[in-house]
Amino acid sequence: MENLIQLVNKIQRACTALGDHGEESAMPTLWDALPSIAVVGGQSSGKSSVLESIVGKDFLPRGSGIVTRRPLVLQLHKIDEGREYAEFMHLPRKKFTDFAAVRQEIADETDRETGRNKGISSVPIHLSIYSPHGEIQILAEIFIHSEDLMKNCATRLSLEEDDQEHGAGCAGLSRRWEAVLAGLCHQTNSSRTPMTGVQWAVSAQELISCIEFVRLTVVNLTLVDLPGLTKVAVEGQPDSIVQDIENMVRAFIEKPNCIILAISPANQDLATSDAIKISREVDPKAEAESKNDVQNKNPDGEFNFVETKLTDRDFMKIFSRNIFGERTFGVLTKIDLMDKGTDASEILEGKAYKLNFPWIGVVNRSQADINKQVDMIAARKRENEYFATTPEYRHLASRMGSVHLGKVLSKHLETVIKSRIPGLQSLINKTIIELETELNRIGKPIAADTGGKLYMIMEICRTFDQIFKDHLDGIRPGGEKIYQVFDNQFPASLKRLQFDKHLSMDNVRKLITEADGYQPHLIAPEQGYRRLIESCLVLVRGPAEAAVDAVHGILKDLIHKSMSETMELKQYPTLKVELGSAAVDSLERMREESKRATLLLVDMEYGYLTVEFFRKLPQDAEKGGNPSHSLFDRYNDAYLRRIATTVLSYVNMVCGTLRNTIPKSVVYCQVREAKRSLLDHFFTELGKREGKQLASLLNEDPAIMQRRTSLAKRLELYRSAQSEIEAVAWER
Ligand SMILES: Nc1nc2c(ncn2[C@@H]2O[C@H](COP(=O)(O)OP(=O)(O)OP(=O)(O)O)[C@@H](O)[C@H]2O)c(=O)[nH]1
Repeated sequence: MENLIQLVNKIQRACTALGDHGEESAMPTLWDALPSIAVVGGQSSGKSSVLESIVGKDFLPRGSGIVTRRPLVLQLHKIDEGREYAEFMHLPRKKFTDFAAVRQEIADETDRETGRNKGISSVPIHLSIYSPHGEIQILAEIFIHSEDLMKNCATRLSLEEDDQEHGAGCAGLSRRWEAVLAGLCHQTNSSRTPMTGVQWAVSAQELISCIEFVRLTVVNLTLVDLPGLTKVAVEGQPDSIVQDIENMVRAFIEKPNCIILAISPANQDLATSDAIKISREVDPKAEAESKNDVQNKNPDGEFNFVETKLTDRDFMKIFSRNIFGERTFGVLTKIDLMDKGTDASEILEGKAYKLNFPWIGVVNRSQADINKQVDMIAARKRENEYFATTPEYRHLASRMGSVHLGKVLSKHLETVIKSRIPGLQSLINKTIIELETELNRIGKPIAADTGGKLYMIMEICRTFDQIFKDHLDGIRPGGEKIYQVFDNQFPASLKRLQFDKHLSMDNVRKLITEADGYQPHLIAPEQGYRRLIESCLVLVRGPAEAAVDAVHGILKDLIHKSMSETMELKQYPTLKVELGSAAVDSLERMREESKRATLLLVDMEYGYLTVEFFRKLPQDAEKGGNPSHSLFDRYNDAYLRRIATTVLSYVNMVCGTLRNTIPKSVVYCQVREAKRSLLDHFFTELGKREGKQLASLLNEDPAIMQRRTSLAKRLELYRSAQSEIEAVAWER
């Protein structure tokens, strides 16, 4: 179990270091899932004193009025070697070995955030105390402070020597104490000769309780000291401060994993205890056996007090009748300051103001003690004596005091942690998956050296290039649009050319006449035919160019698509822009080349005609034509229509060929080339760049860089928590 508590503390510490406190994170945090102990109560009720007693250290600012004005999250950590020191999260790397300086820094840091006018802030101060061999050091102090205790041993021993049973018990305790002492002398190189046997027996009981205390002080709890609840603002404070403090305290203690230490001073009426009232509101349920008493009951049986803010009167009515608090521990301070003739025995015995867990009374150091610098060990001793010797509390002594409080808290913490393990494990597993997914989404970190950077850029480019090819090859959608250009768009635009209209009688006549020049043709209008064919085929240039442009447009779209699908590019906006424009430049070059080649195909068609076609044409004579027609007759409509029909049929034949060859040219010059060498030019340019220029390509958004680092750290924390919790849970 010790392992488990240590583990929880370790994780909490790591959470602190990572700033994983929950408030700003979108994800559920480990911090929220881990138990911590918050100290709540009215102003000057003794919260900080109780916390110091549990911790066994004297380091908190103290005094009258509002002293704690920011939450203090305190984590204790045992280290293997070195000197005891404290560290604040806001001052990393600064080690405080003087605890008076720690106290001063808490006060200063509070002022820094809130100003000196007694304002408050909900921004916590995180303090870690690192303590090597804490047990040994404190044992050494106990050893010195116990001199007078030892002196009483003989007297007390002689009284109890006759008691056989007690004697045996004392002998057992004595052996334990001796073992501890032997270890202590060894560890502290003390020359003191350990006392032996029965000499220690009687004092051992009390010393063992000190050891328990020591043991508790090294149980590394996470403790939160909160500003004291108040009813009125003092001079210089805004009126809202009363509500602000309450809201802040509530935000901490309403978390189901928070164990509440509700501090009430015994020298004030418990009916007005702020601590009990607020704890009651956030932790209304009682343990199973008393739940029925609590649920849906109210003083008059009319409302559900779980959801309603109570008046003081109602609250006390309920409080006096019902037990509450699954996670609230009532602590009564200042018992030593109660008016003469009054005592807290009724409450401490559980007869009045009963809580689910019994009240624990403590006697902390008074202001005068603090001023006199009475140390914690002496204070502890005096507290023990107080309960052991005050007639009203003597019978309760074993259940009172800071040592007992620490013990109860530790035990409760154990139970809470045990019950939380399955929930913790599933939270950790779920968060690991979320973190991994998020990290994958934002991509790898940038390499430090030039080679690494170049490699990284090339890798990203290759990924992009592959995605682009996938689109063309049908692995991803989009490439099929190119075929639609060849199959629909291009043929349709050829059709729209309407050669028949171009070959109207007038136009044919005009072109033939022009081609004949001053000397009309004798047998066949050879030049006229050529002119007519050329005038038709020139029109094909338009659709051919349009096909080239259409495919260019599709390829450009695919580049944009591929860029947005290349996750790695999201990380590097500069690279994305440069890569995109390099790819588009390449496409542009390919378009020019494709246009040249495609138009060449068209031009070649009218540059040299297919002779075969004309040779195969039936001659007029063979067809029964009349070769004796006059020259004038040769320009009549029938003659021209025949020429137009022949030209149309030739042009259609050529268009049929171009319908096949133009797509070949476009694919060859643009699609195939884009697949083959889209980024060749960019790569060549890249090779010439210096380290700085490459780095500028990878100038990642700083917010992403920071997010990756923090996600990676959190992932590391969760992974180590996962394996450690598994190991500890397995041991249970
Ligand atoms: N005699 C005596 N004095 C106590 C006891 N507990 C606390 N005090 C004194 O009461 C004063 C206030 O104690 P703190 O521990 O600072 O109280 P707090 O609730 O933390 O105060 P704020 O943070 O300002 O709300 C100090 O002077 C303590 O010495 C006690 O049990 N007995």
